[in-house]
Amino acid sequence: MVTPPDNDVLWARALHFQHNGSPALCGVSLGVREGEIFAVTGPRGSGKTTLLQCLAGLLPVQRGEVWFNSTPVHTMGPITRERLRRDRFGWIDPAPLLLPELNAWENAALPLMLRGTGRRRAKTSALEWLERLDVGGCARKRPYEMPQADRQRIAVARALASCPTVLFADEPTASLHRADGVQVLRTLTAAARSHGITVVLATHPADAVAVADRTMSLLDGRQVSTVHLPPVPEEGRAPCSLSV
Ligand SMILES: Nc1ncnc2c1ncn2[C@@H]1O[C@H](COP(=O)(O)OP(=O)(O)OP(=O)(O)O)[C@@H](O)[C@H]1O
Repeated sequence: MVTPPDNDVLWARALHFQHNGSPALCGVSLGVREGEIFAVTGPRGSGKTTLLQCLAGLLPVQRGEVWFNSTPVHTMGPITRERLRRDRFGWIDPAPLLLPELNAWENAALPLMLRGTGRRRAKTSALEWLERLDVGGCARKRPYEMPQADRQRIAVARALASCPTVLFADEPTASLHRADGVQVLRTLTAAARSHGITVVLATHPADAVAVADRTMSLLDGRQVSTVHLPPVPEEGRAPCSLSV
């Protein structure tokens, strides 16, 4: 077995995945470096979600390898993968999946509490992240009382509050209007950069150009090219009015 390079926080080799016999990934390989924002683009059905789910341990790898920090994920059982996801990974869905029984800060604090952080500390951290994402005023509101854009900001705060090593964001702006989407994406990536969080982001090519360090494109489950973007000057990257 070949071991991954030391500076790759995530590394996958020859990944194959089929949903009920229909191929979704056909031999995808990649390496994501620590602190990098790595974008995966491709048309609908190209395999972006399946790739992120395999990398995050949500789907068991059927063929190929996934390594996280030199630890093989592809050989882990479901309980070990679940622990890895809880302790080291964050996840953002295309639409905000919040627990309707909990208010905004409780939703944002949940991953921290699942990791064993005390309620008071988890609440403080959650409230800080809600402020950074401009939804501090919604802290005591239930999801149904908030517009979609604010709910998605809560979901982003929830993913960032536990400072994951890797944040997987699956088309996090898909359910938002363009202006809201741009703001949420910029805030997310600026916060990840300032906290050294590695991001694997499924998104549109235009957003990838705006925020990512590298982009990989998929078509019908196959890697079609890897685009190395030129360095973006600091003042040109992800302008963000928030103190993230
Ligand atoms: N649960 C499932 N059962 C059966 N087929 C699935 C399932 N999930 C995905 N697929 C199929 O696998 C392929 C890859 O889907 P995937 O959702 O990974 O692509 P995607 O690029 O994320 O698409 P989208 O942008 O629409 O979310 C598609 O052909 C899709 O129809």
